[in-house]
Amino acid sequence: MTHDTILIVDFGSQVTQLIARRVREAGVFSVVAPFHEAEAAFNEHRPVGVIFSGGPASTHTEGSPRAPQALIDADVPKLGICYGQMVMTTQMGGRAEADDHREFGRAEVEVVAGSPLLDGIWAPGERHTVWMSHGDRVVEPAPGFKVIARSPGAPFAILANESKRAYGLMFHPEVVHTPDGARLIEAFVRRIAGARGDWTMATFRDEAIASIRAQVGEGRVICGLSGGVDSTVTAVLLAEAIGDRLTCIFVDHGLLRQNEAADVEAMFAGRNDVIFNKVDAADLFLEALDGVSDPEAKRKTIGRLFVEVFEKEARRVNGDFLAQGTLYPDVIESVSATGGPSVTIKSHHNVGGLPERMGLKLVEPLRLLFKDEVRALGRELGLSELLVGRHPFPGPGLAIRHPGPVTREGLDVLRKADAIYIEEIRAAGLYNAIWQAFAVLLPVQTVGVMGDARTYERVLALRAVTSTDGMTADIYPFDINFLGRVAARIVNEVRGVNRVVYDVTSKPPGTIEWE
Ligand SMILES: Nc1ncnc2c1ncn2[C@@H]1O[C@H](COP(=O)(O)OP(=O)(O)OP(=O)(O)O)[C@@H](O)[C@H]1O
Ligand SMILES: O=c1[nH]c(=O)c2[nH+]cn([C@@H]3O[C@H](COP(=O)(O)O)[C@@H](O)[C@H]3O)c2[nH]1
Ligand SMILES: NC(=O)CC[C@H](N)C(=O)O
Ligand SMILES: [Mg+2]
Repeated sequence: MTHDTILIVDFGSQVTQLIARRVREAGVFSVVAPFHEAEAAFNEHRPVGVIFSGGPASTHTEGSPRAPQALIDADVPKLGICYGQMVMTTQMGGRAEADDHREFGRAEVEVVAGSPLLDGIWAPGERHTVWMSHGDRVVEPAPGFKVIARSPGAPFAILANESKRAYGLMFHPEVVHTPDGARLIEAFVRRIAGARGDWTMATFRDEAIASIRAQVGEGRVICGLSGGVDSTVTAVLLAEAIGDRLTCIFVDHGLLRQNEAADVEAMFAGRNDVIFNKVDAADLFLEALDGVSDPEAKRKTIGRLFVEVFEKEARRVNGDFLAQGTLYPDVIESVSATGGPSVTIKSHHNVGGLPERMGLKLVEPLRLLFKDEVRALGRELGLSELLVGRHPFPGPGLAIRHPGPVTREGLDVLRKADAIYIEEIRAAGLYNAIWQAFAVLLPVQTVGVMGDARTYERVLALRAVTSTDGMTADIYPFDINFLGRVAARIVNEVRGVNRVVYDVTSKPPGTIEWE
């Protein structure tokens, strides 16, 4: 099936894939290509519009990335975002520079002229909230461009050349913190570029199944199945595509939550479309993690052992592919998604944590999706709301919620405390309002008094966040009485903890997990 396509040229922004998902939300298919492969992608896909992403570089620095000149010259609608605006400006004859008026976070733009891009969204004279993240700015627009909006830090917050259907935005319309951003992107792809809205989750499902069949051929696939949303959706999709040539492997690495192994087993006992195998590998993982405290070292150890287990299972069933429920945020935080120049935040076990040499070929049908899109796909595949709504749980499990070297005793304490916390969240009817909630056992002891006796025990931190895609997150604003109740239960019922604290850090600057 051919779709009207939008090409997104990636200059290494952390949020490039958010542009892709906004385009998908507008019902339009998109392709992301790193800037150095953009010309080939342009020739292959014949897009009806091109979007240039932001990025960490500065156009005035020598050797900084440029768009292929053929794309700049092509008679196709263009939208440049932040670095993308500055690249377009520079390559079309204007100039951008570093400036003292840096803007990070919320800013206000004032619309000073009308434009087909803004019709029905923003009118001249209005002021609107946007999200900025720049240290450089356009100082001289390219010939033929006029100013549509300005902000205190960016006199050229929106530039337009209507006859060329070319637009440059200093702010980021793709993030949720620009409230009208999704509508601006929709206006660009549908109205300016004229793309048909023919992309839906149902078409994604059919195309994903077709591409799995094309990739795997007559081969056999091992699927790492955690019982989480991503791998369950992956497994069901694969089962539809290749039937009994799929074997699912659930690894009990000793870092799971209370009752998790039994629950996951029970969940799959009732399905006859997937072959389910559980591997007990707690000793293997816990011995390898003995004494390891560096977060990246933990992640890499766990990623390597997962693959060892998968390779062994693959030999058993004669498989040559490994399927994982890898999502876009796992990819972007580990390495740049498309070979572009973004930076590593942490090595997700299933991406940056993979060993360099691996005998199995990866099948990752969800690699470019965000969690809420995967949930929509799960519903499309008929999965229950209970499963689709589960909080994410990271592959490295409790190891990254236990700063310092993990110990079996520490894991037991953490399991008990976490179970109480989640039980209270469910009882209060808050589970679905929260993106993810969990406990973290700190390697810190503090003094307490219990039953008139002195205690010197561990501190437990509680975390709960709201988010839509895991890329940014806010703290969940619990009622203080709720937190007090949970803390009292944990200190009373879990031996080894005498103090409970609540983590009030958003992402950024924090991350959701502590390691
Ligand atoms: N215990 C496990 N056994 C087998 N595979 C696992 C396990 N934990 C994680 N994986 C693999 O790593 C991938 C990434 O883990 P991740 O936690 O991001 O996804 P998930 O567990 O499927 O979903 P969720 O994010 O909702 O927890 C999984 O999709 C799965 O392929
Ligand atoms: O499968 C996974 N393997 C990992 O190595 C990993 N690290 C973080 N996460 C989950 O990703 C989301 C974003 O987490 P951070 O803000 O901590 O990066 C949150 O939902 C985290 O739980 C992981 N999931
Ligand atoms: N978000 C961006 O694209 C940033 C562009 C450029 N690196 C700057 O700091 O101005
Ligand atoms: Mg998981």
